[in-house]
Amino acid sequence: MTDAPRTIRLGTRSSDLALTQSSWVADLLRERGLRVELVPITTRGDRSRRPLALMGGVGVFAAALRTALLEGECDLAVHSLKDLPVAPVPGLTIAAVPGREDIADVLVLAPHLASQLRSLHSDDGDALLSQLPDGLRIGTGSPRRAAQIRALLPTCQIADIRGNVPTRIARAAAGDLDAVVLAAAGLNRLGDTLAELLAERLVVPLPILPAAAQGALAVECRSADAAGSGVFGSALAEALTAIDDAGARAVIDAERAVLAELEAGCAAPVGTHGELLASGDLALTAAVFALDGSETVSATTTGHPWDAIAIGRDLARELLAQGAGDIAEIGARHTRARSDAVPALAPTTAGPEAGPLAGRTVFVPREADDHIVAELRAAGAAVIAHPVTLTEPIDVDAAALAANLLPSLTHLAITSPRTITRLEELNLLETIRAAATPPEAVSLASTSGASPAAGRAPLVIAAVGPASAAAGEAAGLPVTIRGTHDAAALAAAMIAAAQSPEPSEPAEPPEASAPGELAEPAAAPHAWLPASALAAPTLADALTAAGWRVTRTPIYTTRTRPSADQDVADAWHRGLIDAVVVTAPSVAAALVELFGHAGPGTAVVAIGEPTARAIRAGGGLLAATAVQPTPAAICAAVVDALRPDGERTGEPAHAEAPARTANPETTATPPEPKEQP
Ligand SMILES: NCc1[nH]cc(CCC(=O)O)c1CC(=O)O
Repeated sequence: MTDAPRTIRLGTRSSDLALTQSSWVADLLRERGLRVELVPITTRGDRSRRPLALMGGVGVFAAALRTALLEGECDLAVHSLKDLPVAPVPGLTIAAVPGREDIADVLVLAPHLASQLRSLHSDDGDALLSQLPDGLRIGTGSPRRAAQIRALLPTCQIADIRGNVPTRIARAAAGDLDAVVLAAAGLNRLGDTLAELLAERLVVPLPILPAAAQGALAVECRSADAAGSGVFGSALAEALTAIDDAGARAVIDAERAVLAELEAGCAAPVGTHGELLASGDLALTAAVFALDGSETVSATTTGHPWDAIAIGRDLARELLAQGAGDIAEIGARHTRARSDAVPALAPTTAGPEAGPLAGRTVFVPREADDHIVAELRAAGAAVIAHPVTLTEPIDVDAAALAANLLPSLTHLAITSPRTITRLEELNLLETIRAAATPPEAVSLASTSGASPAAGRAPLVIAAVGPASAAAGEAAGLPVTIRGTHDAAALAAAMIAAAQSPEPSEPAEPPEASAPGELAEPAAAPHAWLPASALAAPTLADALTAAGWRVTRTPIYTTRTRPSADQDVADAWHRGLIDAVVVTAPSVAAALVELFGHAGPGTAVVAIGEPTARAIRAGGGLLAATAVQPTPAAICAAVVDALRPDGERTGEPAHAEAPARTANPETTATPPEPKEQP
């Protein structure tokens, strides 16, 4: 306690509202004895020359702050809770929800209308609204507000407006819009700074259902700090607990559970309003609106605040049972401006309009003419194809290999197409072809000093998967053992084939259920594994365990490219990428090296367990794993990973992750247990 306590860095964006909210929370914490400084978080998005429309809208800046927290650029972030996706972010905790502001939406009338209504000398909002002239032009970018206002003022026209609070207020002006809709909370928080803008205008409360968590702030930090086990010890955790309003949090948990269960994002036409009654009960109302204002499905319930999340979830189910899903697209929350950003990044993208990945941006760290890229595009995704690794040859003494190793070999395993190109470069293919060719087919086999077929069985060629097999066959090698991508299964097939009674006829793939009689005990088979220096030891270990001799020869390796493509880096940091396909363990490392960890808006999909393990070991979060490296299985894993239920919470922390069985070829990685925000 002799050292001065470490200063807590509260990361903030620089908009008026963000600064005001951040300063307010900083002051609350300072009152509890903490040293807090505001740290501006400049996202690449803020610095970008690209137009705002390309930046992905709501969620991008929350994602930037969350990335800054995860990367240790700051220790706290204050979000408008209504803008925060309901999915939890592993590693981060919403540690406090301080007292909630006004939850209402208001209409800010332009000066020309304001003077007209002021003359009515009424304080009654409903009465004022009933006096509004027909055909008003009202600005809002929120489908929830638009739908309810259309129902309330059927003759109005809605203009889609964006921008920060002062910008939007200024749009309510003669010659532009008659009124704009805003959250009372934003106006109240900005207070005096809006005095001039509001002086001539009139603020009228609207009788519409607010957004979940409207008027509330979320103070987010790394989970270790929330638990008191981070660098700040218990001081920060205790202060955050002290500024948390448990009642407000229960109400907001219920409201956000409605969104989670509806699989609705913050832009969906869904309103909710919860409150704690004098009885101590939590009352919750929620509704889903048709965008044109023609239909509403709504329901109300009460329960104990302890059951906040269940109350919200049950109410959402009630709405769904009443047909909420038929009047609005509540499950579609990623259809924001993201796809606009893609043509600039991937000019070759021409995916179909429809498909399970329509509107999604998927980053595949491969060349654009790759099979995986083609499959994802066929499913409607905009694909950013850009390799992050490069392979480098490793020099080996090919002549020595041909003379000393090849004659003793019984098997060669091809574990990637790259192995074949490398063997070609090393001028070893011809010798291998000769050794693999059955004696009767050999016309003259002793061209390179090796004596391939003299009294011996031909070299058996095994390939780990179809791409390796195809590469081997294209190079003229008779591939007789074909794996299904799985190194352990390939080892089993090689062992089974070697034990079969007719080892000299390897033209048929081994049949697992036909052990046959054992051949005469012969010298142990000797397999050569010329492969990547980074290849997993699975195949070698399995063969060695079966008593085989195994020679591993690294003939190439993979390393991270020296620099990242700036456009891809921008898209990554702005959260414009919905999913990234991690094709190999080396790619997992390269992505982190070049771009940092994926933000919360980017689902990380692994191909194969070794890659999945590499991602986890590197501290990354995994959304799904494609068990098979086939384009179809990878595409299915991406679809699975982007399914809204993979992101939603609304489940109590102890609940089992829902089993996802959409595709037998993929395994969804269960989300880590997290506190409900
Ligand atoms: N979507 C923007 C946004 N996010 C938070 C607020 C301020 C009000 C609040 O905290 O709910 C606003 C402005 C608005 O909706 O008018």
